[in-house]
Amino acid sequence: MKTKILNNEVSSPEGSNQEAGRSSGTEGKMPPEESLFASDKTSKEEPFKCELPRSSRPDSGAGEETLQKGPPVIEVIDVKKSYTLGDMEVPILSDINLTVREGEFLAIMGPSGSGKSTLMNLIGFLDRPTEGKIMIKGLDINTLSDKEVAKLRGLEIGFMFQTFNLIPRLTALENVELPTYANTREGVDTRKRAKELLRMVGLEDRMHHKPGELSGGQAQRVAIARALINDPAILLADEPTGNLDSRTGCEILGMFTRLNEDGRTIVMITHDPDIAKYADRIVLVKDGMIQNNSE
Ligand SMILES: Nc1ncnc2c1ncn2[C@@H]1O[C@H](COP(=O)(O)OP(=O)(O)OP(=O)(O)O)[C@@H](O)[C@H]1O
Repeated sequence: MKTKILNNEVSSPEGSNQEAGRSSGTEGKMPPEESLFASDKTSKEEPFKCELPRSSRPDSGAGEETLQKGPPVIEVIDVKKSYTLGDMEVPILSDINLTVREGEFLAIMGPSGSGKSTLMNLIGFLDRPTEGKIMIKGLDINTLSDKEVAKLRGLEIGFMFQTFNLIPRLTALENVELPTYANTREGVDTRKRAKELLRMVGLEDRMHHKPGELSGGQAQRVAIARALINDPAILLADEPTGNLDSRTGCEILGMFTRLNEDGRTIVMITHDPDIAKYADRIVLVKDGMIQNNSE
């Protein structure tokens, strides 16, 4: 995965830059608001609709013909997951097979309690399958030591959560740097990269603020910067727009599509079909099983 931080790698709408109080230092370097947020032109009476430009997505959720698929980066093979409650084994996921290819943007949808977060946690090594195996970039985590798994997770996987999961007593900058305390890439000036990432998400003048002093949209942008600090190949996002208003959710989605266009593999859980349609592929989880596996 290339390490690439450009002023215009992602952009945020003017409204949120004002919200963030972005200084004039970056003005003119971001692409114009209209290029990503044409729907901002809608009148106040009309409900907000997220409409990213056609160039951001090949074809609303149906662009597989035009998608240049790379090698598999995530392979979930015959996975089962159950929890033990007292004497009872409660099955949560069964017969899960899923391949996600390099550069793919996959949305996971499904009813509440169907097992979406459980699947995401397994892919991100936050939990272990009861049966089956998970491979990341061709490496079977069952064959790796705990230390190797932690390194693979720390360097290759960035996480985002619906509730942001920022540490309240740390500043935005410290939150972004946090994953590097455990794992970092050699030769990277992490402080510099954290500042660049915060500038990239339009928060350069909020870097010394604590999460309690940020809006939801700003907090989620800090979470994006934190997820990218080690330049991971894979971004996992569990309902990243779930706690945001639709306009701010659209802004975060715009960032995702730009990151995906730069080659990053994205797996995102969402309840919102309007958000999911920007993915290359939608996987539906129901009763712990994938309903529509097209890979
Ligand atoms: N640690 C656990 N112990 C026991 N059961 C669990 C545990 N974690 C999750 N579950 C159960 O697994 C099922 C799936 O949960 P999961 O969070 O994966 O669903 P989800 O599809 O992400 O739901 P939502 O859309 O509401 O977030 C639920 O019935 C939940 O109660």
